[in-house]
Amino acid sequence: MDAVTAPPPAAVEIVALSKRYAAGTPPAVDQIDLRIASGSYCCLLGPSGCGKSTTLRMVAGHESASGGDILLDNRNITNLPAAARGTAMMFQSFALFPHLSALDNVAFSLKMKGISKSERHKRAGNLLERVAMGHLAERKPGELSGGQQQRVALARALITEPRVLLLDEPLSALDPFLRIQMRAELRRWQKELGLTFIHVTHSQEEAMALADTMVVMNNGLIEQVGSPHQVYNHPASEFVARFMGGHNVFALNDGLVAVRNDHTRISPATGAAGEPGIPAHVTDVEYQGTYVLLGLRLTGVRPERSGISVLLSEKDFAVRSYAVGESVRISWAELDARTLGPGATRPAGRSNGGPPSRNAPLAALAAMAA
Ligand SMILES: Nc1ncnc2c1ncn2[C@@H]1O[C@H](COP(=O)(O)OP(=O)(O)OP(=O)(O)O)[C@@H](O)[C@H]1O
Repeated sequence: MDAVTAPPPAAVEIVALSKRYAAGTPPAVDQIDLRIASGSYCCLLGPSGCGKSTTLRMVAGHESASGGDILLDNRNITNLPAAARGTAMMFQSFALFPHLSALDNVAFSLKMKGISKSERHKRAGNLLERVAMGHLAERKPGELSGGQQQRVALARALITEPRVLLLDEPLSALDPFLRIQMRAELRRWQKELGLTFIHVTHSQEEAMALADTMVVMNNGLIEQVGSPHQVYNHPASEFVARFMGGHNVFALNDGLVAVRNDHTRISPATGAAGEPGIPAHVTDVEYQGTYVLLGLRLTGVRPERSGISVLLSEKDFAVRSYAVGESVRISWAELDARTLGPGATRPAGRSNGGPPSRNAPLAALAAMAA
C-alpha cells in the first residue's frame, strides 16, 4: 500500500477487546475492534450500560481487560500501569483537589514525580496560560466557575504530556448553556494541541458536534463507526437509526428502511381509491420555532412500529398546516430510504450468557409488513 492509499496512523488500536466483570454475567465489552486515527477526535456513544465507559477505562488502565489488546502507536499497552501508557484522563466531575490552588492542582502529578517546586510551577503556569487561566492560578476550585474548573482539569491532564486524552462525560456537570460553550472549547483545544481525544458521551448531539469519528455502541458491541455525517445519513442498523433520532423506520416486505423525518413526505388524504403512500393520522403537532414536528400513527401497522414523525419547515407548515386527528398519506423518495442491516452480532459460536442476538427479534419485526 503506498503513502497515498495508506490509512492514517492509528493512535489507538483496539483488538478483540473484552471485559467481563464477573463469571456467568454477560460481557460489558465483547471482543470489539477499533482503530482511532492519530490526532482525531473520537466519540464513544451509546445508551447507559452499553460499555463505553468500560472501554475508556480499559484504555486508561483503570480497568483490566478480560481479553484482547490495546495498542498505542503500535505499542501494546494492555497490561501497563495507567501512568506508563501515554494517556491521561479527564473526568466528569473534574476531580480537582478542593484544598489546592489551580496551579497546585495542575502541578500535582509533577510533585508526585519529585520534580522541583519551581520547575513544576513553571510548567503548570505555562499550561494554565495556554487554557486562558493564568490570571486565576491561585484560586481554589470552589472559587472557579464550572467552565474554569474544566480548563484547570484539562491543564492538569495535559501536564503529563499524553499522546491520547481520555474524556469521560466531561461536559455533563455543566449547565446547558456552558456545555455548548465548553464543547466548542474542547474541539478547539483538540485541534490546537493535535492530540487524539477519546470522549465518552451518551449525547448524540454532543458526539455529532465534536467527533471526527463516532463509535456507536450497544450492549457491549460496536454497531457503527463513521463520521457524524455518515452515521446520521447512513445508519447501519435499526438500533443506530433509532438511537441517533430524527429517523423513521419502516418495515417493508423486503426488510427495514430508515427515512429521516425531514425527508419523510406527508400529504392530505384525498380518500380516492388507490391513493399512493401509507395511510396515517396526525397525533401531535409541536411548534418548535424553525420547524413544526408532527407526530403520526400509521394505519394497519403493529403499535410498536406505527409511531412516526415528520419534521416540516415552519414555512411549509404555513403553506399547508395539519391538525391532530387529520388523515394523511406518508411517502418518501427512494433516494432518501436507507436499507438497514441487522446490527452488530456477538462473535459466532460464543455463549455469552447475555441477551440473545438482536438478529432474531429484528427478523421478527421486519416480518411485520406495513
Ligand atoms: N465495576 C463494575 N462491576 C460490575 N459490573 C459493572 C462495573 N462497571 C460497569 N459494569 C456493568 O458493565 C456494563 C457496562 O457499563 P459501562 O459503565 O461501561 O456502561 P456505559 O455505557 O458507560 O454506561 P453509562 O452511560 O451509564 O455510564 C453495565 O451493564 C454495567 O452495569
